[in-house]
Amino acid sequence: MEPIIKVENLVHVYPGGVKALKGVNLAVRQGEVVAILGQNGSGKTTLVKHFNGLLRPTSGNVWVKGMNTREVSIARLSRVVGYVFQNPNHQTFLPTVRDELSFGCRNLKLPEQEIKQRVKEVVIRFNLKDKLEDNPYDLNLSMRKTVAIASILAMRPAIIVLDEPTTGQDYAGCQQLLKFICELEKEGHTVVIITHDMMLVGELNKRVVVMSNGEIIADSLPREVFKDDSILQRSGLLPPQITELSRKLVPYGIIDTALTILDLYASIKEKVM
Ligand SMILES: Nc1ncnc2c1ncn2[C@@H]1O[C@H](COP(=O)(O)OP(=O)(O)OP(=O)(O)O)[C@@H](O)[C@H]1O
Repeated sequence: MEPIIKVENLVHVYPGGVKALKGVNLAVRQGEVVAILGQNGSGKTTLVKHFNGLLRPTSGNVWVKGMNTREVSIARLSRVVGYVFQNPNHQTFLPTVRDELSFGCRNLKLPEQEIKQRVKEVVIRFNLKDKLEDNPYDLNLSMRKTVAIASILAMRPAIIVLDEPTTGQDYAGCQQLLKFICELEKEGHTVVIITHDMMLVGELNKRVVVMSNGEIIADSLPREVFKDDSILQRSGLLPPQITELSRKLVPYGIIDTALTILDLYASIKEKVM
C-alpha cells in the first residue's frame, strides 16, 4: 500500500539562507505512530510543516494521501492533516471552548447538525462538558492543550501531528496523553509526534525517526536508538534514566535497554527469582 506520507529528497532553505533540511527521505504508513526526535534546530518542525503545506519544498517532493503538497492548498491539506501546535495559544483565539471546538468543522463547511455531533463526541471523549462556556484563556495550560487537541480531532483528520504534546503537562496529563495516542492508533489514525520527552518515547515504544542537522540519522525502535552510542552522541539525545540504569546493570545479568520501570522490574525479577 502507498504510504500516507511520502517525503522524497526534501530540501528546505529558509529565505535567510538556512538550509534546514538537506535531502530527507521518509515514508509513513497509514495507522503508524511515529515520534520525530532530535536536538533544537535539527529540522523536526521544518519537516512536519511540509505535511500540511505550511512550508513548501525548496526541492524534492512531499506526498500526503497521494497529493503532492506543491499542488494543493493548505485548506485542502488541513482536511487530512491536523496540526496541534506546541503552544495552544497559537491556535486558541475564540471566546468560548464551544466556539473553539466547532471552529475547524465550520471551516470545513460541514452542516450544522454534523458540527454539533462532532463537538459532542470530543466533549465526551475529553470530559469537557463543564468547560464549554469557559474562555479558553481562563483554563490552565494543560486543559487549554486538551481543548486544542479536541478541536483538531473534531475535524477527524487522517493524520494528526502533535508538536511537543507533553510540554506543560503534569504526570496525570502525560498518562492521559499516552492513552489517547494509543486510542488514536487503534482507530486507524496516523500520528506524528515531535518530542523531546524521552519518557514518552520509552512508554510509547513506537517507531522513532532521529534528526540531526537537517538529516535523518536513525529510523528505528527506541530500544535500538537508546543503545546506539554513536546515534546518541550525534543527536544529543539522552535516554530515559531507567534505560541508562538498565544499561549499567547489563554486566550483572539484567537485560539491556529497559524502556520503562516495568521492563526493568521484570528483568530483575527474572534474575533474582
Ligand atoms: N522561519 C525561519 N527562518 C529562518 N530559519 C529558520 C526558521 N525556522 C527555523 N529556522 C532554522 O531552521 C533550522 C531547523 O529549525 P527547526 O525549527 O525545524 O528545528 P527543530 O528541530 O524543530 O527545533 P526545536 O526542537 O527547537 O523546535 C534551525 O537552524 C532554525 O534556526
